[in-house]
Amino acid sequence: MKGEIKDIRTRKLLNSRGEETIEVEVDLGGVVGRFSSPSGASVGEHEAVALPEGGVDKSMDLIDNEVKPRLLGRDPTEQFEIDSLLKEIDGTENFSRLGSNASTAVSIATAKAAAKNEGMFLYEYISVLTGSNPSIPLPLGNIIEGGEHAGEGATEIQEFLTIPVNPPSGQQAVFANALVHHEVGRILSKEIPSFGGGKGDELGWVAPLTTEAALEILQKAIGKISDKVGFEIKTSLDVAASEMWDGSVYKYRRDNDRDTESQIEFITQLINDYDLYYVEDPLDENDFEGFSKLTKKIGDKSLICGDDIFTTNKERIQRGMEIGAANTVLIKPNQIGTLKDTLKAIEVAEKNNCYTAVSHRSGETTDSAIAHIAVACSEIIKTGAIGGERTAKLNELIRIEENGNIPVAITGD
Ligand SMILES: C=C(OP(=O)(O)O)C(=O)O
Ligand SMILES: [Mg+2]
Repeated sequence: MKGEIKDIRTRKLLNSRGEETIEVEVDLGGVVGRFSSPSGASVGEHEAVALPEGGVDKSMDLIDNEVKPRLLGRDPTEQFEIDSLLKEIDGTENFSRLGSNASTAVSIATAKAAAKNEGMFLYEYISVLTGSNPSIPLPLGNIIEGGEHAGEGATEIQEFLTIPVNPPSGQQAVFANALVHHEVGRILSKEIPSFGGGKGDELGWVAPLTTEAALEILQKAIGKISDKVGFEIKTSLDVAASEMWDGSVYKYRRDNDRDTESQIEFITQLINDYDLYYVEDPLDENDFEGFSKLTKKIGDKSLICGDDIFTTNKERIQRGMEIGAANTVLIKPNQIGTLKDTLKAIEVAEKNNCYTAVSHRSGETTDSAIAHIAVACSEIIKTGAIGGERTAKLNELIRIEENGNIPVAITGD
């Protein structure tokens, strides 16, 4: 049935860190699509600007006065035209006037309204837009958390994650990560006298551990849980190295500083010693060459993923692909500001034989749209292991899997 945008409403609400964020509703006259945007803490230098000067109030004001008058009466299935119009209304290179959280919310709320109006699930609607085959992405779960997502006493590396390999289903993979989370909590309580059960922004455990000690604990936990669930689980990292880079060296509080060469050596060593499945942002966001050197050295032994280096930007991804800077690309819709540009970023990565991982932000909302984007066109979903705003996506993945009888995205190791 042909729809028409009849109203656009905005509101200010809380994200999981207790900060303000924006929610947008696109109303087709009773059929409503709604999206609320997340926010990052370790924000890439090249990301779109999430909030304009004046914050959420300013974004709401601009949507009411500039976006809404231009979108009323439009056919919501004109997703790409609407997304281009949002860019035109913003008028900047990086959504610094509207705020990419506002543009992303309008964009995804429009897609949700259109999908509903067509009687489709969002993942089905996006699959039609992209011509892709849905699959259930492997979940990357944050188990131990540090860096910018926790206090000074935490691990230096931002995220110690697990990912099930060859799980029989997405549902069993999601539960496996949660079991590892529980097991790591038990180990930390037993082995670290000062551990008080604290968690970081993404609900990974926060503990005063060296990188190696955190990995040892993860290894112990995945050994036990793999035996229990009957499939392999591997460890992974998000180094978020831009947060450590001071312009000449990577600064480690619990260890010596490392220059680029020794950082590459260090990461290679960790990959070999702990059989890491996936390493995100091992180097600074501007070091395309370092990324390329590491990716070539590692080959297809591990997934080397770029987050801050690419910022879901198709030009930066293309530049990286030309020199083999990564074999996996992280995708965060509000880094770029529209669904169209998010899907373009995925397209560039996939054309270059890279995997993509659709990701939450550290300050999340309970919206589950990223589960649909990941099912429509990605192989991995990175959205925590536990916690309400994280399980909103993981549980949606389970519902989608049940509805669609969809195969798991990555098989083999
Ligand atoms: C999810 C991440 O953190 P943030 O949302 O703080 O950028 C990340 O770095 O991958
Ligand atoms: Mg990251």
